[in-house]
Order: sequence, then structure tokens, then C-alpha cells
Amino acid sequence: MGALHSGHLALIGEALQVCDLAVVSIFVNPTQFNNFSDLEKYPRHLEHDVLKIQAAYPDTLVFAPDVNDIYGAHVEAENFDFGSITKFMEGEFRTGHFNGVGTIVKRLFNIVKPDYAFFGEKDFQQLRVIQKLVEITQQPVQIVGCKTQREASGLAKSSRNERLSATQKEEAKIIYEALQMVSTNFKKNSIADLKKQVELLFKAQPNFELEYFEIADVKDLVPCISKKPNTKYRAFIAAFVNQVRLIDNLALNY
Ligand SMILES: Nc1ncnc2c1ncn2[C@@H]1O[C@H](COP(=O)(O)OP(=O)(O)OP(=O)(O)O)[C@@H](O)[C@H]1O
Ligand SMILES: CC(C)(CO)[C@@H](O)C(=O)[O-]
Ligand code: BAL
Repeated sequence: MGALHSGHLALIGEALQVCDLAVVSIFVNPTQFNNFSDLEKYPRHLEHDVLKIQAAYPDTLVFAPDVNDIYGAHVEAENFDFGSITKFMEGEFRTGHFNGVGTIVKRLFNIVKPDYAFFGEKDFQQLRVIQKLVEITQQPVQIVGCKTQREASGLAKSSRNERLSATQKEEAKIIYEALQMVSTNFKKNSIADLKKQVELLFKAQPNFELEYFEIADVKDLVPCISKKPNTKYRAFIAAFVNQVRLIDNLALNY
């Protein structure tokens, strides 16, 4: 969606390891925003983004359609059945969000017809949704998940970080610290205790409001209340700093 940072550039780097040519889509997709102010305030720097891409990967194509190109007169999302993957977390707190993501990604794939498409693990639930989308639509594209790029503090790079003051950005490392604490304690503590630990950490930071903290299996993304053997889990957080909503997640070893 633009306002490029090194997390986005890393996706292009990964693409060029596998592909002869990369196409970068830059489109702030209205149908995936459930909050008008979030859409309105979403950072937009198309010319600057193009210069950044040109400097780092000169042969890369940029596809930056406008809303009319994609939607015509009907700026509406299609309905998809992604099953359990969209029932919780982002799906629960951003109503309609994943239908909007599914709609735009399906259309971008139809237009660009890529062999591979690269998405960040920072938006892990979105990555699972897109894997499910290509299963449903039978689009012949291989989806590749790419590691989350972080600031030195651990904060996940995100376009929305631009809306934070320097102090808020520094304080926002609490999100990754919480995930790391959960990862360290995951084997020895119950899920209920881990939740309490995260809630306490956030209570001590009055500028932050925890929207959700969940531990979910990576396949179905259903929040779990007890650990099952032979299951891979991740911890997920969404939190507000003033009005800015940030998300992050981390794989857990069990
Ligand atoms: N820190 C990151 N590391 C790796 N990939 C990332 C990172 N941040 C974003 N991406 C990926 O880049 C792609 C484009 O993301 P998008 O344009 O929504 O930016 P964003 O930085 O996630 O913005 P925001 O978090 O404010 O929504 C997505 O696949 C997303 O997962
Ligand atoms: C997948 C996506 C391009 C759909 O607009 C967007 O949600 C993003 O960049 O993460
Ligand atoms: N970065 C994922 C898409 C969104 O926040 O709308």
C-alpha cells in the first residue's frame, strides 16, 4: 500500500532471488479499511516510493492503479469464505477487512498474472488468507511468506509507524518485547498465565491500549486455550498507540 520501508524492499529482494522480473503494486485499497480515519491518514508518497524502488532495484516495474481502475463505479468488496482463518483477531476486530484484501489481491493477480507473489509475515493472518484465496480462486500463483523486518528496538517496520512521534516509536517496542516474553515463557506457562503477563505489561504503559493478544495455531488461526502436541503456534498482538493501530506476531517453540 506504499509509504515504502525496508520491509517492503526486502520483499522485492526476495522476489528477485526467484524471479526474472518483479512488479510492485502500490495501491491504498479502500475496501479493506474498516475505519475511515485510518484510510484518510494512511501515508501516501507515490513519487518518493518510485524513487526508492528505482534506486534499490532499477529494473522493477511499479503498478500504481487508481481506485477507478480497480473498482470502476462500485467500490465494493466481494464476499469470500475463508473459513476459520478470518474468524478471529484481524477478522474479528476489522469487520470486512479480509473481504477487501481478497478482492484487491484477486484483481491484482488477474491483471499482473504473477508466477510468485511475496507477502510479509508481519501480516501473518493476511498471508494465510492469501494462501486460502488462491486455493479458492484457483489462481496459478505461488505465495511466498517473507520474514518480518524490524527496527533495532525490535518494533516491526510498518508504514503506520510514520504516524508515531519519536518517543511513541521508541515506546512501541513493548509490542515485540511482549511477544518475546511469551516466546521465552511458552513452554513453562499456561496460556491463561501468558495472557495475564501480557495484559500486565500493557497496563504499565498508559499510552498503549492492547486490542487483543492471542496464541493461535498457524494452520487454522483459532485462538487456543491449551497447548496440543505436534502443533505449531504463533502469538499475535494488536495495540493502539494514541489512534495508531499496530500489529505484530511471533512463532512460538513448543
Ligand atoms: N516489517 C515488515 N517486514 C516484512 N514484510 C512487511 C513488513 N511490513 C509490511 N510488510 C509486507 O509488505 C506488504 C505490503 O504491506 P503494506 O503496504 O500493508 O505495508 P505495512 O507496512 O504492513 O503497512 P501497515 O502495517 O501500516 O499496514 C505486505 O505483504 C506486508 O506484510
Ligand atoms: C495485501 C495488500 C496488498 C492488499 O491491499 C495489503 O493488505 C498489504 O499490502 O498488506
Ligand atoms: N498491512 C496490512 C493491511 C492493512 O493494514 O490494511
